[in-house]
Order: sequence, then C-alpha cells, then structure tokens
Amino acid sequence: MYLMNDIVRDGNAVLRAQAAVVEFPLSDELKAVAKNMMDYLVVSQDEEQNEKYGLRPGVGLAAPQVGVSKLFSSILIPSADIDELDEADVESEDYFFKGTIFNPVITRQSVKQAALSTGEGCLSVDEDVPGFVPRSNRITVKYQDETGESHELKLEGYPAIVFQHEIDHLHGVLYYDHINKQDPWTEPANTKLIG
Ligand SMILES: O=C(O)C[C@@H](Cc1ccccc1)[C@H](O)SCc1ccccc1
Ligand code: NI
Repeated sequence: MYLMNDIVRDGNAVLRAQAAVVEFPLSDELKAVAKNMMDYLVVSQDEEQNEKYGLRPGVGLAAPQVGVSKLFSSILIPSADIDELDEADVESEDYFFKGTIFNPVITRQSVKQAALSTGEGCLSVDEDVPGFVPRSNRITVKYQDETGESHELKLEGYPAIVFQHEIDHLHGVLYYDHINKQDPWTEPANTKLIG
C-alpha cells in the first residue's frame, strides 16, 4: 500500500506529463501498482486506519500521482457520498464505484457545468487553492478494466466531478488550472453547485 511519501507532489514534472496508453494483458508490475493505489484509497477512507498511517482521505488516485506515467486511475466513491441514492441502495452497496479505470476517454460531456461548493483539493497539492472548479455536470466515459474489457459509464454530479479530476491527472492537468484566477469564488455561469 502506498503512504503519503509515495505520492508525488506538485512541481514534479510527472504531474504535468501526458501519460502513456496501457497495453493489455497488464504486466504484473502495473497490476501491483493498481492494487497499491486501491489499497491506499480503502485505508484512507477508514478514520482509524488513516490516522494510524497518516493518510489524507481520497476518493481517487491517478498513476502519475505515484510516479507512473500511464493512463490509469483508481476510484473509490462511497455510496454514502451520493445524495441521490436512497437508503436501500446505500445499505446494499458500500461503494457507488470501486475500480481502476484504464485508458479512459470522455466520449460525451454536457454543456451544463457543475462544481463542488467547497472547491477541490488534491493529494498531490499540499496547499489548498481556493475557488470553484467548473467541470461538466454529465459525462460519458469509456474505459478498460483490469482484464482489458471495455465499459461505458454515464455519470452526473459528484461522481462525474471525481472521474474528471482523476482523468485530468492523466493529461497533466491539476484542479486549480480550472479556477478563475480573477474571481475564484464567483459562481461560474451555467454551473450547478454541488454539496
Ligand atoms: O488527488 C486526488 O486525485 C484525489 C482527490 C480527488 C478529488 C478531489 C476533489 C474533488 C474530486 C476528487 C482526493 O480525493 S481529495 C480529498 C477528498 C476526499 C473525499 C471527497 C472529496 C475529496
Ligand atoms: Ni488530484
């Protein structure tokens, strides 16, 4: 499992590089990296464990953030984070999404935007950069799973924001690149505020 000192910080060129396509079948090395990324997310979301290991909680982690310039990100979105889910859903499933997405492509995105009302943070950016981070409210993502099988996901709101944050990492983009430097907290036009 990765610890905070395995996470590359802003200023390292790998966070600004275009990551490389992942070839299948996956090498044992990349399987191990993906497992360690997911283990980080699982442990980071457990209050006791993240305290013990000094981990910042995360719902996503991209390979470039651990120094691997390849097109994949692990994502772990708790069902409890998704307001639209009703009680039954939350009880039955611990996670809205748990998996590693390889070679993801956003094939469709809405004109309508969305932003977290609190702004965003990043495990690779130690200081908080304040401001709304406008993103597409709805996206369609095509990606491969660990076996190389292709999937298509339609996402809206918070999950769409998480996926866009993680896919941005694969193209050398960090969340604060999207913040309006002049007016960071001015509500962007046509943007739904979430949370
Ligand atoms: O650095 C990363 O990529 C992980 C980020 C992903 C993220 C940040 C803001 C908005 C969407 C995704 C971490 O998860 S930041 C910490 C965090 C934890 C729980 C919920 C939201 C953000
Ligand atoms: Ni990040």
